[in-house]
Amino acid sequence: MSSVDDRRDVREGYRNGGATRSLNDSLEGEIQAFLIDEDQLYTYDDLTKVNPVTPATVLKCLQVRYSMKVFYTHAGCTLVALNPFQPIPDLYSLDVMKEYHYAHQPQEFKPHIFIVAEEAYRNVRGQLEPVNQSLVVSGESGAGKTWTSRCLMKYYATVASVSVVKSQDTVERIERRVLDSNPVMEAFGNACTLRNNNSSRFGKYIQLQLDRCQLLVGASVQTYLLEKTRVACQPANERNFHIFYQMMKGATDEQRKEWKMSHDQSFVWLPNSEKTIEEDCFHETVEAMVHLGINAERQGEIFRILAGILQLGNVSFSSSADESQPCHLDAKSKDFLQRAAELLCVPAEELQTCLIVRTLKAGKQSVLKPCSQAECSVRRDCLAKVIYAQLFEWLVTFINNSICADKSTWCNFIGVLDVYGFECFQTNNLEQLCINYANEKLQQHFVAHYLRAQQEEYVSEGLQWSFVKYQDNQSCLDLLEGSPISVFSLLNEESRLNRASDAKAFRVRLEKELCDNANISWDKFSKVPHFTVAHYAGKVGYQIEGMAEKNKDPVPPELISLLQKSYNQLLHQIFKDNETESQIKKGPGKTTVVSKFKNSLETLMKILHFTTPHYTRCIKPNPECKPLTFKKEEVIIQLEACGIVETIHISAAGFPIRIPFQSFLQRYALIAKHIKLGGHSVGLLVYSAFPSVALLVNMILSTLLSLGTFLTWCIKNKITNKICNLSSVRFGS
Ligand SMILES: Nc1ncnc2c1ncn2[C@@H]1O[C@H](COP(=O)(O)OP(=O)(O)OP(=O)(O)O)[C@@H](O)[C@H]1O
Repeated sequence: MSSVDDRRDVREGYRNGGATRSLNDSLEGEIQAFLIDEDQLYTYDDLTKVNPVTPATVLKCLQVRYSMKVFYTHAGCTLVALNPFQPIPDLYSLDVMKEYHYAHQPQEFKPHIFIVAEEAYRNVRGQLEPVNQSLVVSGESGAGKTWTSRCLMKYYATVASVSVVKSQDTVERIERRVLDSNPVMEAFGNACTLRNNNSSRFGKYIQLQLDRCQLLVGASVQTYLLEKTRVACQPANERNFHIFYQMMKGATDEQRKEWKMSHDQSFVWLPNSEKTIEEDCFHETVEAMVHLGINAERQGEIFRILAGILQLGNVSFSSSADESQPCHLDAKSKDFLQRAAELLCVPAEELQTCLIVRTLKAGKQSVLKPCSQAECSVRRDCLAKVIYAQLFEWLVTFINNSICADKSTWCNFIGVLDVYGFECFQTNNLEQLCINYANEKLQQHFVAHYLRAQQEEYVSEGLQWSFVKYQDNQSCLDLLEGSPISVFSLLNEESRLNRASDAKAFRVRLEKELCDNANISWDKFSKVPHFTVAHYAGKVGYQIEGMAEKNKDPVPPELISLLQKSYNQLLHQIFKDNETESQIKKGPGKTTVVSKFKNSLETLMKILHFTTPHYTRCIKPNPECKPLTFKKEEVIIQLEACGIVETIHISAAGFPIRIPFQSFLQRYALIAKHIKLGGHSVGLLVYSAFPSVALLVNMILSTLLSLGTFLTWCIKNKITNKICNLSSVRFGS
């Protein structure tokens, strides 16, 4: 197994100047034998057939397929999806969906995301444990996760449609609503970033609920860690959430007037609004909102809140000459503040006081303390962030109420997980730490479920197996979330202290407590306090300054009290008895960002653990999002990061189709004698006791199952009494 450092060096080698040459050099030797007939490479539908399996041969195979416009390739248990960055006619049409759905053996068709979808669907139909399914879609930003998730949802909305059995009305209500949740959530949760014009700034797990007849009867959405800081602070050359631009560009004159958004008005929190993208489609969002049941009155309240946030962003503060006096607002800022107050339906004077004066509680007494200029800006941003985050949460709850089926009507689900990819920027802080932690957890699930568990099972069942080495990320997870001492536990401690965090002192503490873990390091000469984590996908340096404060995520109680007084019904409702208030009552720092995020991820991992997973790795072929452009330096980094070569090795050597022993017996017991269910002594002994019967049974089995490979497996393994000890039965290649 290569060490984390080795892998990083390889990646850096690929990325830096002389990289292409060294990559090409290493490619030359390894793939010579394989590339006898380069024209044939695109025919490799499954990378397990590539020989030899090396990063270079796998890369070459994908490159050739991509150049032939073949975007999907199996890699054993995983589907690799290369982003074409341009619409491919008919690749996802209704006819193609039907083809895969009605196929006798969809696996024999060209690799496609619909194979994954159909396999999961048939698993539910077959009721093999675990019946519930999870489709895990991963990849870096812009790789195509959201696109893939949408395809999967459309597939189920089509093939598992109730339309054949129920009225057209019901179809409108269920499938339409499930699909309409996408544009609404994307409008509020996606933004144009440097890496992707439609980047999801939150993670989501959508459960598609199926009834006894495997018809789609509803769905529910769980979201993770919305990047709310974007509302008040947009990275250079990036934009705010789509919805603001949609309003600016799509509003009618009447709406503009109501929202105080004249054509010539510019907003500080709406950078790069001259850039027009496909997602700037206000009417589509509104239409989807209507389908979801958000009536015109509610929409009005939502858009006024958003317009109020924009006005708030234009308010600036100038410090007072006398520190004991609050900051000033110039005439323009006063005007913006007045408009913000009107749109948020709160008293303007009170809004101003909340932003420039802090209320300190000393026992039963309250002391008013003027805020510094910087503190005023922080309070303004905090107000915008808390409003937007709560509004988003309300929206998700509303969508869930609108699309979720009654528990009595559904019995199984297919979950689609689309979480943000691994992130490594020039400056990384708490957001990236959480995102990368989530990716580590998912990678661990993959490693534990597939790479490790499968191999251990082969060994425990006495099958001939030579262990394939893989990169286990457990030590990195121990570093981040382990007990009793980890980055998270120390960060939480720091955040709970009743004082401002000292970044330098915190760095020293981290170094002292965590120096034994090889996954963390420090650049001694760096002037900015930071720590570097060696993630499975590469090293990331995290800036410590501001991390503890972000982790506390404090919301001044005065701001919440103000919003509770709003006569905008929606704003009043979402702050009436929400978690934010209870958090404030408990005291700041009690529920930190990382502990909340860790808990929600643990719940997700439990769900994944009890479902049958299917993995799709989306690959971004070039960083510029150019159509049909394959940059091997970029692709190989992504292939290595997700351990695709190890996956192929294990898949190629292992048994790809696995049925739990109990399910196998339940289904096929009738064709074997002397079955004693529940125990290990089972009638499959018939194979060894009566060879001629065994042959007959094998023939029936192979016909019934349409798995010609079964027989081969039986012969290969010379079925003996040992089969009785197997906890599962496999049909190998
Ligand atoms: N299969 C596909 N066919 C055509 N275009 C695609 C396909 N997959 C992705 N794209 C294009 O790539 C863009 C980026 O894809 P997508 O938004 O799904 O990435 P992502 O992995 O979800 O990124 P992020 O993590 O930033 O949300 C899409 O907007 C679309 O233009």
